[in-house]
Amino acid sequence: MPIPHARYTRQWAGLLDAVTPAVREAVRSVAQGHAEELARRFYQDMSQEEGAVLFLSNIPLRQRLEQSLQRWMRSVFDGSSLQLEQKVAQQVHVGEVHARIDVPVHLVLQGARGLKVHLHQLLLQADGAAQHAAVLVDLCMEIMSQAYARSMERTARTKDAYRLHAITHNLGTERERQRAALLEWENQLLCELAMERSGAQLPRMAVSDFGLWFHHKGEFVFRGAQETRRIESAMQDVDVVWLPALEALEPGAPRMQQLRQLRDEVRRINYHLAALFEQHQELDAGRDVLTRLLNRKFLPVVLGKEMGHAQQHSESFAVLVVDVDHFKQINDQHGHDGGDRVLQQVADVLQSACRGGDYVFRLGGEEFLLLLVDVGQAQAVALAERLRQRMQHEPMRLPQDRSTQVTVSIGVALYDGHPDYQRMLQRADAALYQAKEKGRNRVELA
Ligand SMILES: Nc1nc2c(ncn2[C@@H]2O[C@H](COP(=O)(O)OP(=O)(O)OP(=O)(O)O)[C@@H](O)[C@H]2O)c(=O)[nH]1
Repeated sequence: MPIPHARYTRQWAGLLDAVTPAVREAVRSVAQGHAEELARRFYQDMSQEEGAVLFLSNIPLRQRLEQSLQRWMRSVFDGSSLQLEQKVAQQVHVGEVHARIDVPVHLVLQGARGLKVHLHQLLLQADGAAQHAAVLVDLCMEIMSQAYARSMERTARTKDAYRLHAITHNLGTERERQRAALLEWENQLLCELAMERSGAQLPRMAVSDFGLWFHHKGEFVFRGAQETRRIESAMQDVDVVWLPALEALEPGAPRMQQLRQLRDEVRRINYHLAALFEQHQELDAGRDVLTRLLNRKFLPVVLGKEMGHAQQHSESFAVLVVDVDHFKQINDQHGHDGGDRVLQQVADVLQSACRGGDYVFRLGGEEFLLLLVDVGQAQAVALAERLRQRMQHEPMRLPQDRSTQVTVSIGVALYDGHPDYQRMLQRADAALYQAKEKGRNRVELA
C-alpha cells in the first residue's frame, strides 16, 4: 500500500488549525530552546536499552544522531503550516532510514514516549501545548512506522529473491526436466491419436506433468515476464481449441492442419520456456546480463550483511564507485555494440583485481561498485590506484580487430560505523564526483 502523503498532510494541517497561535508558539519556542537537551536525553534514555548498544556506542554516530534529532524537532514543532508535504516526506524518510539501519521499532516508540514526557514537563505552563506537542509526535510516529513497514517488506522481498537465487542454482536441470515433460505429453498425445479411438479424450496439457509444474512453480518463478503470458495463452489454445478440434473429427478424416497448429503451439511453448530459463538464470542469479557482474538490486542485502559482519568483528571494509570516463564518446565513436564490448572488458578487469571474498556490482550504465572486505584505508586506496593505472593501460578490444583505451574515475569510502548503507554510498559518490571534477582518471577518498 502506498503511503497516503496527501491525507497525512491534511491531518497535520488539521492539528495545527485546532490550536491557537499562542499554543503553537509555546511549543515552537520550547522545541527551539531545548532541542539540544531533549536530543541528549532521548539518546541517554535509549542507551540504557540492550538493543541500542550497537548504534550508540559509536560516539561520532551518536553525535550525528543527536544533531539530526534536533533538526527533526525544530522542523516538526516550528508551528508553521507551510511545507507540510515536505514534513510528511521527512517522516517517511526517517522511517525508511530506521528500516535500513534496522533500529528496533520499540526503541523508537520508547524514545517518542520519553520525548512526550519531557515536553510535557517543559510545557506545563502553557495550556493545551503539551497535548498539541504529543499529538504531533504521534502523527510523526504513525507515518514513520508505515514507511518502516513498507521498507522492511521490500527488503524481505529482495532477501527472498536472493534466497531463490541460492536455491535455484540447478536451473539447468529443471530446464531439461521440463523439456522432457513437454515431450512426453506430446508423445502420449501422438499415441492416442495413432490409436484413433473414437470419442476418447485427448490428454490435456494443463494436467500433464509439464502443465502442473508450470501452473504451480513456473508461473511463480517467472511471474511478470511476457513469455509467461505467452506460454499460458498457448497452453490454453492447445487445450481449448486444438485438442477439442481434433476430438471432433470423424475417424479417418484429414487432420493435418490441426496437427500442424498443435505442433506450432508446442514449439512456441518450448521457445518461450528456453527464453525464460535463460533470462532467469541471469537475472535471478543476481547477475547483470551484459557483464555477468552482480546486479545492483542485491547491493542493500550484501552491504547490510557486510556492515553487520564489520560491526561484530570490528573490521573495516571499503566501497569503490568506479565510473568510466567520457564513455559517451566511446559509444559515439564505436557504436553501442563497441561500447558494450568495452563495458564487458572493464568488468573483467574489475573482477580480476578483486579477491574471492570481494564483490563487484554493475550499478548501471558505465558505473560499477567494488566492495572490498576486510581492508583498511591505505589498502583500499592502493588497490583503487592500481586499478586506475591498470585500466588506462589495458587495450580494450573492439569489433573488427580494432581497440581503444579507457580511463576510470574512482570514489573510495571506508566503512565508518554508520549503519545506514545509503550514507556510505553517498560518500563514495561524492568522492567520485570530486575525482571527475578534478579532471578524471583519478582516485579520491571520501
Ligand atoms: N554501450 C552501452 N552504453 C551505455 C550502457 N548504459 C549506458 N550507456 C551510455 O553511457 C553513456 C554515459 O554517459 P555520461 O553519463 O554522460 O557520462 P560519460 O560520457 O561517461 O562522462 P563522464 O562520466 O562525465 O566522464 C551514455 O551515452 C549512455 O547511453 C550500456 O549498457 N551499453
